[in-house]
Amino acid sequence: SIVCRFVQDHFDHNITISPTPNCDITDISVHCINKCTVLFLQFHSLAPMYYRGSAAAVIVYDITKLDSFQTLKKWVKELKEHGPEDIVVAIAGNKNDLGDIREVPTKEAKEFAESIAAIFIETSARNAVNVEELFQKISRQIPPLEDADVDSNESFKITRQPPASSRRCC
Ligand SMILES: Nc1nc2c(ncn2[C@@H]2O[C@H](COP(=O)(O)OP(=O)(O)OP(=O)(O)O)[C@@H](O)[C@H]2O)c(=O)[nH]1
Repeated sequence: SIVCRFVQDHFDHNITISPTPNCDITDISVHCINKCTVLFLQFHSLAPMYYRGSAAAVIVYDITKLDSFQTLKKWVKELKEHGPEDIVVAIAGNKNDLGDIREVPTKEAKEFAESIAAIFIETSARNAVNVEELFQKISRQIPPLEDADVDSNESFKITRQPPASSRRCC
């Protein structure tokens, strides 16, 4: 939902009925932010072959589900052990429009993010809160691709071909 909000400025309320997001997120061009291009790949189970070479990873939890925050910690451990050393990690506490049924305190999540030097932000894909900001924060920490074909702040395709075994994603 966060990717759909960012890329298409769209939120699908019926996504629970059809768990596959209503947009193609595996091959997409997105806006250039601070001379960075972002290619989104979404994973429910990660294999190192996919995130090796990634510039950034966004790990999302649901602020209304403590379980999801515990799962997030497992992803962080996995990335720290098997991910690129310099990967930018961003932790997004999504559904902050549901603050009345919150289970994960902001302070706890923020402190955890600080402890692993990760970006932290609470978002709402539904209400379009902090989604743009999430990716802007990430883009500020990723060095621009030197050989990217950047003419302006228009959308464009990634021109650099990464090695076969690596991809850039977040
Ligand atoms: N209230 C609210 N609901 C959201 C928000 N973002 C996503 N949802 C809903 O939460 C459910 C899961 O959203 P997804 O984007 O599919 O997230 P996911 O992590 O792929 O979900 P899973 O399929 O459960 O793993 C859907 O019913 C969405 O409509 C949000 O910001 N606020």
